[in-house]
Amino acid sequence: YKKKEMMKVWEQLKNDYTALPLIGHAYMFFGSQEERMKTFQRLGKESTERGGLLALWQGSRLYVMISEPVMAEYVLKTCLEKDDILKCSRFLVGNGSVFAPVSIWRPRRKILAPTFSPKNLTHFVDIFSKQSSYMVKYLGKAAKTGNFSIWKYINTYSMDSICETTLGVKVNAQGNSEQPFLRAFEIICRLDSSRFCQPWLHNDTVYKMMPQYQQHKDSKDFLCNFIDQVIKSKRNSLEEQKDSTEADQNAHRNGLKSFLELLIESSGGNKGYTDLELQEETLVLVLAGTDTSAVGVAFTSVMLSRHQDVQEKVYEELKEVFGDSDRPIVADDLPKLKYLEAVIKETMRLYPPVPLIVRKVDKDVTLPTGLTLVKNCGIVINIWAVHRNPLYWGDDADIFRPERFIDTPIKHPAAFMAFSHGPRACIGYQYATMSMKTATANLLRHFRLRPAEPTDPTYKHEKNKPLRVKFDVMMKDMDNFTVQLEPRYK
Ligand code: HEM
Repeated sequence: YKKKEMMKVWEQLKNDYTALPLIGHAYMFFGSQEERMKTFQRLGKESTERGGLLALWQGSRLYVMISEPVMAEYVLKTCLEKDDILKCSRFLVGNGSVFAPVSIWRPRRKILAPTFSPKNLTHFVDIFSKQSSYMVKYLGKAAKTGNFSIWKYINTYSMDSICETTLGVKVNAQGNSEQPFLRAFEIICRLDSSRFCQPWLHNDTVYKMMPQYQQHKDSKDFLCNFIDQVIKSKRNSLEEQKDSTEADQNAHRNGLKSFLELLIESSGGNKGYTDLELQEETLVLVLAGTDTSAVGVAFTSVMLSRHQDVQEKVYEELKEVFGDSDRPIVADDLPKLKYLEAVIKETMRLYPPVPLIVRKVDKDVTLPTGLTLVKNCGIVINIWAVHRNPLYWGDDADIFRPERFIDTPIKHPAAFMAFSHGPRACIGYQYATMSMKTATANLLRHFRLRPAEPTDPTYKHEKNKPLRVKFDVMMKDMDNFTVQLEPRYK
């Protein structure tokens, strides 16, 4: 890296934090997951106070943290390369879109984009609806039992929906917590999350010498073999159906196609993606889509349990759309649930499932402020801080108020960026919104969420008290999304 050039940037942004020899400021991120998140929150706030930029050294590389939407938008449109710090994730997903270098990502994004068409997504709502009704059934057992963590129920709903829409396979994670696909996925998420936060494990050669490597490899092999078998069987059945007309096929399956089938088609059929490319792309969807959406619904549940008035307003909206009927949710219902959507957005504003985005400057870039970030600088977009920037969200930026998404136009298109911004933003944002709305609507039609009873008798409930959160690649609740449930008798 051109340290001399980076030093010039540092001179313009420098702060009082001591940079240690060799590691720079990396020591600030040591410690527990909760401490790490607190550090990101504190630095984000400081960056906002300094006009939106803060610089820190990680070894010999300079990272610039951004918490201001105008600059964040500019950077997310011009710097598309993912940072080297994320390279270790390629160990699992190879060249799958999410972490791939730009030269590989660009053509893959073109192939992936049409699979997320409104028509395809509309078909998926039936799957979200059915899977969330299983979630409601399993949650029935937790109702009236006092404090419990809602995470497992929501996360397995999310996994079942993602697997069915991506691979066309019912893994039934909700019915079986020992389901091998779920277990392998959980092991990988846990190991990757701890690897990500320990820079000395980023090097593949070093990681391969560590005891946890074998467990990671076994789980990765399991997931890849599972997906590989699904791909092979899908290719065979497509071959068998070759002679039937498209109309026949659509009539048989009601037009529903999994992402896997759609990717085979959009990449050019038999002459398109190889099995490895299909495996990488579908694995990316499972990884990028499961925990993110689950965290979104789980934080929404906790916020609704604390804000009974907001929950009642959502319930009123649900009654307007569904009346007293128990009918399944269909795609046409979702656009009518506007207040629910505002609640989910407001939750993700305060508790974005992905609190940070990391990119790399691949050629010198001059920010709207006139500051030039030189090639090889790292960039951290602090979504947490962007979402709480008072210049864009007002003095009540830290307060949960869903109405702000209804009664006031957003001040800048990148002021809300839970799904990122620019050409490399989340391709699954509409999918995620539909899935989260369906799951939350189904949950609230059947249950009233109540806040968890404090285990410490001296603790006082305050609805606006910030939740304790941790950085676990995604942001999660320290109390594991604990709530209480009461059935809503009709
Ligand atoms: C609440 C749910 C979700 C959140 C908060 C979320 C957030 C994000 C963010 C912040 C990024 C961009 C990172 C960057 O700019 O560097 C991203 C990328 C991505 N997301 Fe999501 N996501 C969610 C759900 C989903 C779902 C359900 C899917 C798929 C079904 C998905 C698929 C992807 C993919 C493929 C990318 C990579 C895009 C690219 O590099 O072209 N996401 N997501």
